[in-house]
Amino acid sequence: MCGTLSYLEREALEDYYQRNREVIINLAKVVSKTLGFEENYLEKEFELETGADVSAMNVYPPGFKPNTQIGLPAHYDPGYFGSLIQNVNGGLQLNYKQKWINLDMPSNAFFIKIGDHAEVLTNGKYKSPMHRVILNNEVRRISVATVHGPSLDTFVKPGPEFVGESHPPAYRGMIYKDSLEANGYHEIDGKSCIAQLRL
Ligand SMILES: O=C(O)CCC(=O)C(=O)O
Ligand SMILES: [Fe+2]
Repeated sequence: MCGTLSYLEREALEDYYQRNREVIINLAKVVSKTLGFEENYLEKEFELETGADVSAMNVYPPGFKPNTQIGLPAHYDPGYFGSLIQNVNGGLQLNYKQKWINLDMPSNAFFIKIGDHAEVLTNGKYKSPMHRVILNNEVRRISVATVHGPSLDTFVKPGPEFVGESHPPAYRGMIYKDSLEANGYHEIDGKSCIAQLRL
């Protein structure tokens, strides 16, 4: 959507992105520890000091036939984490064991999921979920979705700690920027980053 933002809207968004990033970096520390590493593991692996975050504001019209109309086709997101806020509950679906599951999230909540490049680094231990949006609301839905990415120059490959005789590398390594480029900087074309990186 193209449009101009008022001063207050710009301030609110700036504030949101600043706090969003704090939460994401703190989560990266917690996840590093959960994986059994020191807390800066993900920050170092993904060179997050110069991490490349990209945000999209999505506006979906009301749905006329609930659960049937697609607002955003099935895709995976690049990056290590993805975060999302929305003004109205309903619409985002995650694919789990070949079934679409509705994300039930109040409009004041903040949703974070795993991205393709965390799947690559952990050699598939963590999975980037396929997701889509259906038009499921009587009112217009607005979401702010942010892809939190490594530095554009970071070479992301399965970490040696996740590779072994019983776990051969399941993904090939690629510079983050190249993996975005290989995908035409577009995640929604059925040929997501992750499909191209799988061996
Ligand atoms: O609007 C949503 O709930 C999700 C948007 C999304 O998946 C994306 O922008 O990549
Ligand atoms: Fe997405």
